[in-house]
Amino acid sequence: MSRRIGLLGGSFNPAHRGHRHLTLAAIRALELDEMWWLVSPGNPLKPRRGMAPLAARLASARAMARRAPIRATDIEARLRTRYTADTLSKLSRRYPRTRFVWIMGSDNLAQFHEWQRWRTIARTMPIAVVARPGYDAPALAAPAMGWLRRFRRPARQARKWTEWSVPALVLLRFRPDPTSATQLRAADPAWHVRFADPISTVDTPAAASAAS
Ligand SMILES: Nc1ncnc2c1ncn2[C@@H]1O[C@H](COP(=O)(O)OP(=O)(O)OP(=O)(O)O)[C@@H](O)[C@H]1O
Ligand SMILES: O=C(O)c1ccc[n+]([C@@H]2O[C@H](COP(=O)([O-])O)[C@@H](O)[C@H]2O)c1
Repeated sequence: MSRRIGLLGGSFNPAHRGHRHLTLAAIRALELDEMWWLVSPGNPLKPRRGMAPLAARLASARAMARRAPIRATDIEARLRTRYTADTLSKLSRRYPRTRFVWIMGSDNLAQFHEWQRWRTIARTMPIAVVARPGYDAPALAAPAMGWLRRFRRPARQARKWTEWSVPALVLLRFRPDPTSATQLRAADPAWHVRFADPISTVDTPAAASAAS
């Protein structure tokens, strides 16, 4: 049987318990084998200023993912992709026997029409949007919903996502978690210093050989 993997792309600047909560709930609702956290080399729509180094963000994601079926990875840096459409196309080709579903919070749905080739993303794999406090109304009114709405599937059928033809969109609502990385950075702007050891945090082959 094919593996069922959820993909949660993010800046993880830093990773927080909101990511973990939504992931564990989505794993249950979508009957996933695993969730992969794609720690972005740099969100094309976010300024570089204030973005901690990838190694620190990846290390924070690995720490937050501990003892859960979550794989935090810098695969986008290794694939040399930054736009989600490119990442999903490369992953689908690299893992032809794996079924993927793209996961994002409702704040991202509100901006989705600004993403490069966003309709292509929706044609590549099903999309599950997780409700996020404060963003649900803007997300439902999002420009991308004008097109995506017709492909909406009921949440009670979420576990059947591998049977859906794409595009397919499901809106999931779990126990709301108001945690955000913005709020955590405001409380602790130097958070990344705790994750600054490059030997223990980066495990790309190049970094591993440089460290040995
Ligand atoms: N509390 C949450 N509830 C639902 N979805 C969330 C939550 N926190 C993050 N997400 C989703 O997880 C993914 C990665 O989020 P990201 O790493 O940007 O964290 P963030 O808290 O949104 O960061 P920032 O405040 O810096 O924008 C996005 O799809 C985002 O919508
Ligand atoms: O491909 C795009 O044009 C695009 C534009 C904005 C965001 N994304 C992706 O959206 C995911 C969530 O990003 P973020 O910064 O909100 O955590 C992450 O995987 C980004 O690479 C992708």
